[in-house]
Amino acid sequence: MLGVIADDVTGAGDVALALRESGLRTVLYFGVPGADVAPPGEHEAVVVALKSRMARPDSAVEESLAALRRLREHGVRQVYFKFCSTFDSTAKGNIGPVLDALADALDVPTVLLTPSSPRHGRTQYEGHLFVNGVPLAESPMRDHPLTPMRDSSLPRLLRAQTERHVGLVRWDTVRAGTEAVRAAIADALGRGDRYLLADALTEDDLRTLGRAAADAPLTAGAAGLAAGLAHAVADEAPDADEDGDPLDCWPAAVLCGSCSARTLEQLDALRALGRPVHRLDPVAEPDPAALAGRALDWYDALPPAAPLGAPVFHSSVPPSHLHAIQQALGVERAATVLEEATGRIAVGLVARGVRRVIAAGGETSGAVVAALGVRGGWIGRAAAPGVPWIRPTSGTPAALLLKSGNFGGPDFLAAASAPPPAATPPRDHSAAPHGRHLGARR
Ligand SMILES: Nc1ncnc2c1ncn2[C@@H]1O[C@H](COP(=O)(O)OP(=O)(O)OP(=O)(O)O)[C@@H](O)[C@H]1O
Ligand SMILES: O=C(O)[C@@H](O)C(=O)CO
Repeated sequence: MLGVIADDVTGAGDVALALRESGLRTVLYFGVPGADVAPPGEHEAVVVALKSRMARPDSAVEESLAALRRLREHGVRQVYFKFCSTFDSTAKGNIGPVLDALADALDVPTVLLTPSSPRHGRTQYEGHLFVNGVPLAESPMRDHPLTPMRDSSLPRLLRAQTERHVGLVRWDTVRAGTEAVRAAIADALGRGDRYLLADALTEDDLRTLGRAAADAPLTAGAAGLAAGLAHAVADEAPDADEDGDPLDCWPAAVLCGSCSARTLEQLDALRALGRPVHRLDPVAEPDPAALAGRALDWYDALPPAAPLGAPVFHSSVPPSHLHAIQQALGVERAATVLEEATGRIAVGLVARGVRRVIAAGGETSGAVVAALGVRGGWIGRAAAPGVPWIRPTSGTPAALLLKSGNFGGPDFLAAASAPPPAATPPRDHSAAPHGRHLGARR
């Protein structure tokens, strides 16, 4: 049994999908499940989604250790710590402190890790992280609202977060194969390196690393190495994706809190289609309840059953605008106001009949999941690489699509919230199956 501790909600969906696609039946929990929570069915992997990426380091450590205890009670013998493929963190953490705590709790001398995730365009070479071929510090991640990434050297980034020795497994070693990587791990142990950042440019490299770490009690990274590990330990072929899912016919709404370049492009595509779009402005209204109330009033005032498509709520703005808002309110307060408001909007929308909630941004998705009271879910089909539909096992009748800020092509949000191709708009409001402003109509 493989257990994953993921530091945010969209990352948890990403890694759960990677495990499922590699042949492991996978259950996802939001938050550490209580001892009374029975798994919903047979599975070989468990993912616990925390919201620890932006937490204070001591809380992130505490939450991660609580997840570890629960996973071990659950029969997990291998643990994977999932962090972001763009290494989202600050000099205080939380990747270093959580790794230190997990390695101590499991008594592991050396941990192999890499953020490489080629299917998302992330690669590690000579210890440097590249995003679609561009060094991390020159990618749009340099303007991230909470974790601006201004250095591309992974050893330097990690050394700032831990006192333990950090080493590298270079690409030529990875290309030389599993035995060469195992030998590199043994050498590192001799040198006292506690963390080994492994270069990886392709899925093949990640499978080599997965085989080399197949018996390791602790490994870490993004979804790429988790998939490499799953390939090494899975003994069944992956399940075929089930088709004919009725999801496309359900009323949808889009909630964006990510300010990533990709999410901004996806919002432009929604605007170009003439979708109804409402912007959340935390400076004009810093009270989250009132901000959400205004948004839901806007939704309620949309013309009934107008053929507008799924409504879009967002706070996503380009970097210069973002800085102005953060200066006015403070970084944390702006984020808290928006996350709380977005959670309240999600609850209001589901109460009004929305049955597909599509959220963009990890912190934003975490707020939506918490507000809806979702504790767990099954991983369904992929809407894009790394973005599965999630069918909650508690808390809400709505299906969830929780998108990492940078994931999906420019038309992803439009496609995910589109009505089915053959849909005929209902003539009047009473003809609609749920809600009034349906992304999908029968
Ligand atoms: N207009 C805004 N002003 C200030 N903060 C904002 C604004 N819009 C969003 N935010 C905050 O920025 C943060 C964005 O983080 P989030 O994790 O949701 O997106 P992301 O980092 O792009 O996605 P991911 O973590 O999946 O890569 C959230 O806390 C959100 O509330
Ligand atoms: O690894 C990634 O990039 C994503 O799964 C993620 O964690 C974004 O929040």
